[in-house]
Amino acid sequence: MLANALRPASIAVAAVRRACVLTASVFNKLVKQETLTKDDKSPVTVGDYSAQAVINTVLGRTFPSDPIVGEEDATDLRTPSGTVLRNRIVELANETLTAELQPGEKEEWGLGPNHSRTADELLDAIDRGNYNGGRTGRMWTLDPIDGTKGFLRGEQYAVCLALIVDSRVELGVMGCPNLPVNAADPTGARGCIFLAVRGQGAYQLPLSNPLAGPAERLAIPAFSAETLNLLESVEKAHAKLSFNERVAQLLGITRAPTRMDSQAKYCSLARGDGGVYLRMPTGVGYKEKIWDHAPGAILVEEAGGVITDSRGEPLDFGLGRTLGENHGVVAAGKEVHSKVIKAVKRAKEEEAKAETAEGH
Ligand SMILES: Nc1ncnc2c1ncn2[C@@H]1O[C@H](COP(=O)(O)O)[C@@H](O)[C@H]1OP(=O)(O)O
Ligand SMILES: [Mg+2]
Ligand SMILES: [Mg+2]
Ligand SMILES: [Mg+2]
Repeated sequence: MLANALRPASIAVAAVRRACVLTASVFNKLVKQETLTKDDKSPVTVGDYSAQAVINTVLGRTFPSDPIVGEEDATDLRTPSGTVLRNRIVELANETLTAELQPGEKEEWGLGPNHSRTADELLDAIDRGNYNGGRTGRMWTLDPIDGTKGFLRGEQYAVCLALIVDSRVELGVMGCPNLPVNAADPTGARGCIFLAVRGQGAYQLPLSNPLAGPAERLAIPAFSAETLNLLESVEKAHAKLSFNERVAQLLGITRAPTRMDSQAKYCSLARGDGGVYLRMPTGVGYKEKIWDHAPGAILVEEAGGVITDSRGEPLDFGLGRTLGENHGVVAAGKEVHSKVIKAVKRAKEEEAKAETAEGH
């Protein structure tokens, strides 16, 4: 199996799998005091913090000189009012790190019954995610729970990790505990890991046993106007869904969009559950973060697709923690992608015309 042959891939898959076990168990026990609201008003749960603690601990052990651009930081957990949350995170992270080794996992990665950490070590691990990113060098980027709102609703979310070298994504791993293994059987088994390695393909692995189980290679299928549909956000504040509707019309799409939280949308695109990922800025000045797109971007590319901003320009992972000025994101199979870019251009022109007519 590819993940086994490549050390960074196998370590990333193992770390993401453990974080998925943790988040899935947190969901079943989550109580209200275990959620905080961040300055940007988004929620963060014990799940987000402990998943970041687990993954950063593994990366700190296996790649001690690699910096990490992670979404969360431990500032709030170091205050007296953070004590209850902190204790819970330490307990959960240790439970996860010390669980028995699975086939393919190695004790030298800092996993297994002998590898309990202190509270300080775990808070420091969370804060290893404070790196600011940049144009050159090797770095990881982590979203310990992408789609926290979906997570809290019991719907889709993803544990997302990518390795970036000189601004190029080289490896992406996404764990989707609630995603059906087969979209055609939505009530069937759930839980998948997606892995992409630059030049080596995109794969779906079983969440229960990703390093030793079967790997299915993914390729975006061809679509016609009749079979095409959009993959878009559930949260209206995250993307301009009215714009998507017009783009769908221009493309002659008749199927309803699939609304789904998190980068699980990229996973769905890579395996052909939907044909277009379309995310347009809402106009409030929000900048997209690199951890929200890096793993998805390489998965789409390795499945044969194209990912750009809404103008057709490549996404730039070398600008720091964000993708810079927000021009949205468009991802699709090659042929569909160029059609979408044209439709987006036309919808933007219409919008500009309407605004001029209204005297804006
Ligand atoms: N105002 C916003 N605009 C766009 N994306 C946002 C905004 N606030 C949070 N996000 C992030 O959007 C992503 C989910 O988007 P969606 O599920 O709609 O595709 C998440 O990464 C979420 O962060 P988080 O990781 O904290 O959940
Ligand atoms: Mg968040
Ligand atoms: Mg996110
Ligand atoms: Mg997140």
